[in-house]
Amino acid sequence: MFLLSAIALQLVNPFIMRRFINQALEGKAVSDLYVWAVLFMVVSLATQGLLIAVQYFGESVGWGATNRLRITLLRHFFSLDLAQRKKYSTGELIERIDGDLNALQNFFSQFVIKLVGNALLMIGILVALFMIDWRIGSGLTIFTIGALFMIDRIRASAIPYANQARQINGQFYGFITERLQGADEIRSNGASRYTLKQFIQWIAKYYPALKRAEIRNYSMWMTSIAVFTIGNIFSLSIGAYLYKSGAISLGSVFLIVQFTELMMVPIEQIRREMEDLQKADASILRIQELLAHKSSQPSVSTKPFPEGPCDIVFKNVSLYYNEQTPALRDVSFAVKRNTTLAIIGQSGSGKTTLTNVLLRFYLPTAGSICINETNIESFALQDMREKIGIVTQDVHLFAGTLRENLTFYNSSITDEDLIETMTALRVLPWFHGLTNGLDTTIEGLGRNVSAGEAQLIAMIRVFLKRPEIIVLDEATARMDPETEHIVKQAIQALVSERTCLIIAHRLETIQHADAILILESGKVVEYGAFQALAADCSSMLTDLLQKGGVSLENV
Ligand SMILES: Nc1ncnc2c1ncn2[C@@H]1O[C@H](COP(=O)(O)OP(=O)(O)OP(=O)(O)O)[C@@H](O)[C@H]1O
Repeated sequence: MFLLSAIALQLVNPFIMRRFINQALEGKAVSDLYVWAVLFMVVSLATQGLLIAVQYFGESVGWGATNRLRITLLRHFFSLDLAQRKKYSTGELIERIDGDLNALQNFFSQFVIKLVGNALLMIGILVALFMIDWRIGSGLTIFTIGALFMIDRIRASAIPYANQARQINGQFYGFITERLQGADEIRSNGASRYTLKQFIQWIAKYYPALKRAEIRNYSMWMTSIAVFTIGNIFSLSIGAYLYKSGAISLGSVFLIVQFTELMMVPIEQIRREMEDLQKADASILRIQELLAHKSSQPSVSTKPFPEGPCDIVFKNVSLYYNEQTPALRDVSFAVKRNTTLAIIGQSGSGKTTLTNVLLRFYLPTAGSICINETNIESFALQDMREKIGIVTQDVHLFAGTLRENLTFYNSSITDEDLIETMTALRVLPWFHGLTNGLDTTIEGLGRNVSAGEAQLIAMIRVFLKRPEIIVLDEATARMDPETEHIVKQAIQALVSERTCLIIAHRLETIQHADAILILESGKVVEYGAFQALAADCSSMLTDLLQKGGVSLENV
């Protein structure tokens, strides 16, 4: 409605101007001319008002549609397996979830309105020109078709360059995000110069691609200007000719020029819409690609996770991340309810992989994992992850207060719950040392928090869920003696009366474990009760305990 009214008013205004010019030339009274001038201004203002309304509704439709898609995409992304999620860098994901959707939003909000609106405006102008004089009408019709054809040809030649620039843009941002996230490691390992060199190489690749795309864009713009200038020359010449021959009035010449000018708007807008259509097309393809990844988790997983103590049994479990080497080979062991299994092994031996398969971040390539005699693949995933608490070394903290980082914005968890949990975990001495208590500010990515403190926060988070099983990867980072003592106490509280798997990095943790499992290149090389292995002088564990202070990574 608004759109049709705006188009009609845009067509009406040049006629008002023609009347004004003709009456002025006829020497009509100034008061008459005022009426037409005021009418002209009112129509102009009304047109702008209507165009703003059209834009507003278009944007609302666009935002509504793309926001729903943004939510769907993010939800879908969270539902994917770890392996699928790892395929994308943070930068690439931002580009997909936000950048591509911005392109789509533009398309949704503007495309139909602008394309239909401008096509109607174009037809209206041509009809009006035919009404003035058939020669003008047919001349400008041919011109318009030619102009659209030419602009489209140039646009088509610019497409590959635009796509290439966009692709490099995504990769470039992926590179920057990754390097910024790892800035501390880069600096501490003296890799700043190398990273800077890589950055320069990226710029050297990005700049020419962007330049090529921009030159094509610019040539498209230049062509439009040239076409419009030719159009103006054409309409002025033909208008002058018809005026001289007495076929039309001077007002009509003005009308023709006005309409030719007005005609440039739909030609230009249609060109832009075609460009948006092409961008939207590429964005839809990329979004489809993301949505096409499906979680490999079985869809029949609906069994509720068992309440109460849990027994875990791994039976001949193997896992291949890729076809070449298995990360786990034929791993079998059992963890009895309310006992702790310490997992030891060199870096890369498969310790994290073992915990990943227990949490179903990856499904085993062969073998089975059962909890209370039920294959874990039968459990409802959400329920299962609620009941298995995991504390990794890579604790993710968000910018906010300590309270927000502990509760994850769950307002049903009260401060009393938090204090009670911290008391049970015996971490109150650490908590009392914080000047602002639960309101203590945590900086993004936990920049102002030590590794030990981050693990404490992760343990409190996990303990709040009162899980049946705990998976813990002990922190390897050096801690001050006081924090270390608190962390040790917290671990003991966390594991007591629960089934636990601990990737152990301290001898003390091993000594508290009920059973020990030593991994080497994905294979179990020693497994048994702590007491029995410690009493066996030929066991690897005895050797390890005898070496005392030896780092467990070097077992
Ligand atoms: N997502 C992955 N894709 C491919 N290979 C992987 C992946 N994650 C781990 N690996 C490989 O699997 C093997 C076992 O890795 P894993 O992280 O389980 O070892 P780890 O014992 O936990 O090591 P660390 O003590 O250093 O954490 C390694 O060779 C590693 O390179």
